[in-house]
Amino acid sequence: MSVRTGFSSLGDVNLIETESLEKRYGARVTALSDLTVTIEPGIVGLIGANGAGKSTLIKLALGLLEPTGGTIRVLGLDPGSDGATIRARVGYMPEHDCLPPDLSAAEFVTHLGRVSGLPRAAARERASETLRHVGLYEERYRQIGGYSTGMKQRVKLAQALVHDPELLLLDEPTNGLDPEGRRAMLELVHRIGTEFGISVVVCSHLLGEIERICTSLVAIEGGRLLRSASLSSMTRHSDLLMVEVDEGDEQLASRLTSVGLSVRREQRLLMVRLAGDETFDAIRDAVAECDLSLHRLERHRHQVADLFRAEPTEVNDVRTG
Ligand SMILES: Nc1ncnc2c1ncn2[C@@H]1O[C@H](COP(=O)(O)OP(=O)(O)OP(=O)(O)O)[C@@H](O)[C@H]1O
Repeated sequence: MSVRTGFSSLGDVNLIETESLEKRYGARVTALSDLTVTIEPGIVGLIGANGAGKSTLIKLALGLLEPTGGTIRVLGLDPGSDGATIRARVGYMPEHDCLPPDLSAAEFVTHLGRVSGLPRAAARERASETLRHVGLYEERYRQIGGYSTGMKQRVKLAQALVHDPELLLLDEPTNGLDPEGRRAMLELVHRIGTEFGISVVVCSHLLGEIERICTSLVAIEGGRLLRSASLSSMTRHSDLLMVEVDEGDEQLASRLTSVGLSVRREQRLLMVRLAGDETFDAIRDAVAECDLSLHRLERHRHQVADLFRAEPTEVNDVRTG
């Protein structure tokens, strides 16, 4: 596997770009609707509940399905006319099992290397190499039928990697795994992205699980784009200050409200809208005037999960009780 630095091998080319993309199945099911999104190189989490349209988007990207409206480009190419080129440059790990139980992992991955156009010896060599990367080197001559779910997921990942792709499309790679298996699989995906500089689009319905390994997230809901942003922009400071006092938080909230600040209570915390540096002074003054002891006064950071809620929580309502 060639080692690349960062995610630079693609230059300025976007991984996936869609414009008003639509996919209907028959007259009744609209899996994707008016989806416009640009996915840049990196480790990208494609988040959405079951049925949100993630697998459909991946299959459109691979040219396995055709859009019923709009456009999609993958690595700058059109899957409709350049599907074969895209599939040569992209590795795909499908959601469901598709593994022949009677073959060994080495035979299976070598075979797919051959299908991708590698000569026999090179395919064998690359199969061993990728199986080593996914942690199956010792077990590679055993029949896949006897593998655990976690091992089968790793074979699926190895076959996606065998032709040294620039982009990996992983559809729910943690499916069927226990918590430890999920953690190990995500760590492996992260390592492939960072050590080999391969861009990854990884589908999941579990935001909490995937956000740790991603550089950006794209959320879809009911076939429409909910949100798309880099992790760093999502976790930046919000315009709220978190204030915690030992006791007397009600008294403090009233005081802050009376001097014109917007205050909301969240359990033991007062969330105060930051209007400028003077907000810090106003809080310190109010704490001193109420003769309270201040435990915490700091900028609130967005939690990724908060930003994926359809409606961000507004703090205009002043509730002190
Ligand atoms: N071949 C098909 N024929 C008809 N409807 C389909 C077909 N494939 C998917 N759908 C429907 O399209 C919608 C989106 O499905 P899709 O598989 O893309 O979602 P997903 O986000 O990948 O969910 P999951 O993780 O459950 O696969 C769902 O309502 C699904 O039932």
